[in-house]
Amino acid sequence: MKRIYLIGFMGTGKTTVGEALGKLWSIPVYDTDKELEKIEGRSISTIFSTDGEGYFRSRETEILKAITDNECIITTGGGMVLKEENRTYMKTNGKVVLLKASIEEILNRIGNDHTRPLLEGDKKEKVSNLYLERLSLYEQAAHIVINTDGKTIQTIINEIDKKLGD
Ligand SMILES: Nc1ncnc2c1ncn2[C@@H]1O[C@H](COP(=O)(O)OP(=O)(O)OP(=O)(O)O)[C@@H](O)[C@H]1O
Ligand SMILES: O=C(O)C1=C[C@@H](O)[C@@H](O)[C@H](O)C1
Ligand SMILES: [Mg+2]
Repeated sequence: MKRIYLIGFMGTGKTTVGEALGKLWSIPVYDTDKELEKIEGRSISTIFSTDGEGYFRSRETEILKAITDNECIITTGGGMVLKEENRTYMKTNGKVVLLKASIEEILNRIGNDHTRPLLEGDKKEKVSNLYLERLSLYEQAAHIVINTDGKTIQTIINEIDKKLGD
């Protein structure tokens, strides 16, 4: 079985790295945010503003559990680790890879992107607070940690391939 869950804060590159890894290994890639948007027929921002974060979180868990391919990459939303249920599920059903980046690097990457409802307003303050709140949850959930600051996508997928490819 080769089911890989990519976790990490918003902007650490889960979606981008997952796509590249899927090509390298020729296996399917599922992004929980994109799957949810497809099923709901509306954006994450609209789901948050219309039905609230609680609704989003319960749908997110359903999506996580609905992806059952033995060989695939699952790139998760930045808040997937918030629920203990999700952390345990990922750790027992695959290998969990944490992508890390510094707050400064995250702000550089997503500073001008307005598709993340939890970062509306003062982005620097929001990122810093959420990052500190969540750090230990990411660490708890992961089997493997990859630091991504200053690294290209190619370097990052090579590192993951060295650790998990066979
Ligand atoms: N290693 C990297 N170096 C430079 N830019 C990067 C790197 N990884 C990702 N990016 C850029 O950062 C932005 C965010 O990446 P991406 O959407 O993959 O993050 P994410 O972890 O999936 O975020 P979210 O949790 O919000 O879904 C994109 O513009 C992407 O091109
Ligand atoms: O970190 C988070 O809580 C989120 C990250 C995004 O991937 C989306 O799942 C949504 O914007 C929430
Ligand atoms: Mg993503």
